[in-house]
Amino acid sequence: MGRALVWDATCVDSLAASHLPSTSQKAAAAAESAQMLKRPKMFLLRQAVSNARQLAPSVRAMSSKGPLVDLTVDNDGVAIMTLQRPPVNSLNLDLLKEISKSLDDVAKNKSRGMILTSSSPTVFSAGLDIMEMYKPDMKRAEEFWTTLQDVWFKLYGSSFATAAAINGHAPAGGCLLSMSCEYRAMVGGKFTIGLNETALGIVAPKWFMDTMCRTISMRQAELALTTAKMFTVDEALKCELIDEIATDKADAINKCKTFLKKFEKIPPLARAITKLKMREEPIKNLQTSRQADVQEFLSFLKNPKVQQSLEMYIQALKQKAAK
Ligand SMILES: CCCCCCCC/C=C\CC(=O)SCCNC(=O)CCNC(=O)[C@H](O)C(C)(C)COP(=O)(O)OP(=O)(O)OC[C@H]1O[C@@H](n2cnc3c(N)ncnc32)[C@H](O)[C@@H]1OP(=O)(O)O
Repeated sequence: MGRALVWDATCVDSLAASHLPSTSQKAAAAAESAQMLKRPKMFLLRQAVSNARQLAPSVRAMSSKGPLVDLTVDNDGVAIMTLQRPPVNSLNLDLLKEISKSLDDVAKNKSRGMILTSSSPTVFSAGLDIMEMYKPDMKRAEEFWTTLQDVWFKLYGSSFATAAAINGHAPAGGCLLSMSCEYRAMVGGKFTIGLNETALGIVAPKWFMDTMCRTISMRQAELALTTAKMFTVDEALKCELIDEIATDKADAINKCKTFLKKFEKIPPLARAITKLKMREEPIKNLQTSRQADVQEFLSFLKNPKVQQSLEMYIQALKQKAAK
């Protein structure tokens, strides 16, 4: 390999009016002054090259497979976050912590956008892990709820664009995760999606409700929340709970990518500020009531009637699974 003989050259007009006062006093003064002027530019150039080198390993590090969440960046610069907690991606404390950390990684690495999906062929996420709420250790329950709030703040209020490729059932907390994204493509079939909390004898928190009211109409949301409606894929499309029906997971991911491509020509800062302003109200509401929300969750868990409902629900799930 050869080396460039001339890699940077500057020709100075030593007779230029701006240089005359110094060149008349000292030989090569014009060249010296031009060199001084170039130093900051070269420094910035070197910084940019070094920054680019530093970014490359961290982008690679994102590809490393975490046990419960897999985060990879594809060739288009889109981050794909895959939930992989068998059998049904129920959101326990560990999974929530990993989602939270992965959302930080996506934000840091300035990806073009993020697609949330699942490694299960039939379940996007079964929602909150009921075992975190049934006869819980209160200290853990507090951390569990705080982490869920964190995940919602980071996902609903992300400055990067988000889309959900819903490749299976998405009840309760699973529905919340997908509604917190900006776009939803759901695989057609026998899958269902919705906030079914009342069926379990529990009440979805206000911020779950707010998220739904900002996805489908207020009227549809009230009906759905009070009746614990689980929407079929066709019903979900009709009321705009999802944006598109996909043939399979790959198609759902492609549809999400097409959505993210819409932002290619939109200046990212303008897009992000617009999104955050649109979502400001529910975010501020939870920020101001965050502690009260945690306390409400904890006292709800201490209610014997709630524990009884959860026990019956767990039994019903186990019986269904055993069939
Ligand atoms: C601040 C104010 C107060 C706040 C109040 C609290 C508000 C709580 C808010 C949100 C609540 C939730 O998110 S609760 C969770 C609701 N989720 C559900 O109701 C879904 C239940 N699951 C299903 O319907 C089905 O499992 C499925 C459709 C998602 C998948 O069906 P499939 O046939 O594929 O799988 P199985 O049913 O056989 O299940 C396999 C296995 O997983 C266990 N399971 C299922 N869901 C959960 C869950 N959510 N948590 C824990 N475990 C779950 C199921 O029991 C089976 O276990 P076994 O194999 O051991 O029998």
